[in-house]
Amino acid sequence: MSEPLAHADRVTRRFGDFTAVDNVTMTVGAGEIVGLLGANGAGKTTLIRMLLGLVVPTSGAVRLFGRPPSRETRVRLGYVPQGLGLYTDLTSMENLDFVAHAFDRKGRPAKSDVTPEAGGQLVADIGLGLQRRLAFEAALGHEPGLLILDEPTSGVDPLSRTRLWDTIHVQAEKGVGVLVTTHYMQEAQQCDRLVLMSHGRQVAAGTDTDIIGATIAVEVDPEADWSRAFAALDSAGLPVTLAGRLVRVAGTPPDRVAEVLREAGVEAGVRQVPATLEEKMIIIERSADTAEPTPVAPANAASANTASS
Ligand SMILES: Nc1ncnc2c1ncn2[C@@H]1O[C@H](COP(=O)(O)OP(=O)(O)OP(=O)(O)O)[C@@H](O)[C@H]1O
Repeated sequence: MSEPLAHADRVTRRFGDFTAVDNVTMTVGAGEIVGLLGANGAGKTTLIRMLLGLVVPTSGAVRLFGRPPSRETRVRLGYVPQGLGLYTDLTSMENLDFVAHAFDRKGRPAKSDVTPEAGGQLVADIGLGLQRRLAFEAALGHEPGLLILDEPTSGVDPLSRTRLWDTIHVQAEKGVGVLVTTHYMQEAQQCDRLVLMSHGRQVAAGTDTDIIGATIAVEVDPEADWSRAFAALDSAGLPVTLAGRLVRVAGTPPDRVAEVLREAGVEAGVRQVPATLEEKMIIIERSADTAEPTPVAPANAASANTASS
């Protein structure tokens, strides 16, 4: 395998007594889309900031394009932070010009989808969907080899989200490595590989299929009294979710679900189904909440490494 574009090798970052990232190893290779998942505060942004060289690891090492992060390696990066990094009191066009000059390019990107629509408008006056597209264009103008996107589609409508993901796929097909954080499972499933973080630790890695493995869920018959079923399973402390009227319980044997329903006087059939990625994440989060730190295999290991099955 060729040298990864980005490599975090057992990186830890502490802020005072608090460990924001704990012994995480991960890589991003050319042409692959790696998704970084985890609840708020899991340590995703801190890991990204270490990869970018903006935060120095307390221990461990980061390499970008095979070298420690530096001005030279950062020039080959495109970064869209959560806050987008745009100048809201400049117009869209001025933002692209500014970035083009910062990267020592003569002009702004040859092709912009945003400027024909909103080139002369202040960024503060355009919608979030357009702002995000503009931030993408600003990050891509210098044709980076590695794209780092921190929740790039947060708060945008489904159409803009699809467009942004089209751009991500086009870049990956051109050989650009992409590291992307997201809270949307549909987006996670578009990644080639996933790294799940919880409380600063890497708790699972692999494809979504690897991570889900043989984990099961139980579906409660939707014809049953779904609100009573949900309440009973929830108060029994089971990892229950509700989608429409469909009550599901992750990672719990059907017999246990049936027993809880019976004890609550709810008459309902149950059936075992494969778990979704979201359900697997719920299980992992619950076990990580109680687990002691455990060493985990690198994110590019052949098979998934999970805290729970
Ligand atoms: N400079 C800092 N000083 C102190 N604590 C920090 C600092 N930066 C981050 N943290 C803490 O580290 C933890 C991880 O934060 P981080 O932003 O990396 O999480 P995240 O997974 O990106 O969350 P989100 O999805 O909300 O962006 C949080 O508890 C945060 O408060």
